Amino acid sequence: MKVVIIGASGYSGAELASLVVKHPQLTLAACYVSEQSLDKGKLLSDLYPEHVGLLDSPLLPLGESAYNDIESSADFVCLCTDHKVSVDLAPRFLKMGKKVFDLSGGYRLSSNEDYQTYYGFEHQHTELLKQAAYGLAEWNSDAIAKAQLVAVAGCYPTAALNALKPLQLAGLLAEQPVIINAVSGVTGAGRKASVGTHFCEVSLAPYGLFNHRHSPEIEQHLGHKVLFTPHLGNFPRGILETIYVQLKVDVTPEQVAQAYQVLADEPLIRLLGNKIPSIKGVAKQPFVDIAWQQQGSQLIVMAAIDNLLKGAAGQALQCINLAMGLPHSTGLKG
Ligand SMILES: NC(=O)C1=CN([C@@H]2O[C@H](COP(=O)(O)OP(=O)(O)OC[C@H]3O[C@@H](n4cnc5c(N)ncnc54)[C@H](OP(=O)(O)O)[C@@H]3O)[C@@H](O)[C@H]2O)C=CC1
Ligand SMILES: CC(=O)N[C@@H](CCC(=O)OP(=O)(O)O)C(=O)O
Repeated sequence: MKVVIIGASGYSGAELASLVVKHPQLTLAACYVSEQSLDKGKLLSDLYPEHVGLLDSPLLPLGESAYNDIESSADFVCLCTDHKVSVDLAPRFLKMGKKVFDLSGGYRLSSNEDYQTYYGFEHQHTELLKQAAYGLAEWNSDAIAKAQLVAVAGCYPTAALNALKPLQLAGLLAEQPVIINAVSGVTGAGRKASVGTHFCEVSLAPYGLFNHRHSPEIEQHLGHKVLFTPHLGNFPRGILETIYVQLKVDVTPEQVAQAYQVLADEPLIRLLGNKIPSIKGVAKQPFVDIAWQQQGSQLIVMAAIDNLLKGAAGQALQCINLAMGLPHSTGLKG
């Protein structure tokens, strides 16, 4: 199958391109940037020298003629673009009959009101919100396999939902909101330069208090209230979440362990037992690492992912695998 990547010069797009070229059943048909991009005409390997010899394809401008080329050459279109750009681009490719994998948050929520509140724009294609399958691969594989539009899950939500859905499914969560403290590396903010993500400026600080767009995403797909606080840390890639859960009265450690068995056979989830998840353990790896410790009715769950792999490009490839009827981990593991 032939894959086109829009936004290929960005961090998640380049990561996805490197996965696609190594995948046994995919071909990278073309890589695009915006029509005005300063990078158009450059090779992807000019921007990412670690991929010299692997990603020597040129970055093409997404102008009118590009749409004809994409119509005739692509099976899958991956949007590695900003939310609003993805919202605008997806319908055009869907009309061509392409299967679209959107790595942005443009189609993850069901309510237009949430787009206004958390994304700051009025959604122009609300009819597609119902059609989009939420791309949280371990939990929605049938819908992902069938849908024409897959809204690949957000980075922080991927870690939080895999950590919490087993407990919710088993009915173990008490009524209180779950508290999620998360730290992300700087690639989470994308490649474009800004003072807030400048190497000399970043230390460790919270942001997005009470109003980060991943709060409604986690709540919608968990079915439980959360208090989510992201932090930006001074390392390149990876997300670590420490999650404080109040369990229902008398929930035993055996019940908690039993609840997590739902993930035990998933090839891209590692249940660590007594070990502590870390950024080091997941950076450049396709996995979600999960562990927990319990004291009475208090449970602390820890989850770690690489934001560019399981949090973006890795999970997008996992969704493509599902669409092709392949095992989840094809092209991702060993
Ligand atoms: N970074 C991460 O950890 C994660 C990112 N995501 C999501 O993935 C998407 C991409 O993120 P990320 O890779 O970090 O972003 P980057 O800012 O690193 O890259 C954005 C890419 O989009 C291109 N682009 C911008 N405008 C247009 C346009 N109008 N048409 C075509 N291409 C365009 C940019 O190139 P140019 O401007 O030169 O045209 C660049 O290639 C975002 O929606 C983000 O929320 C999801 C999970 C994790
Ligand atoms: C460190 C940092 O800035 N992270 C980004 C989240 C990463 C991302 O791009 O978000 P999606 O997964 O929703 O696409 C943020 O907080 O906005």
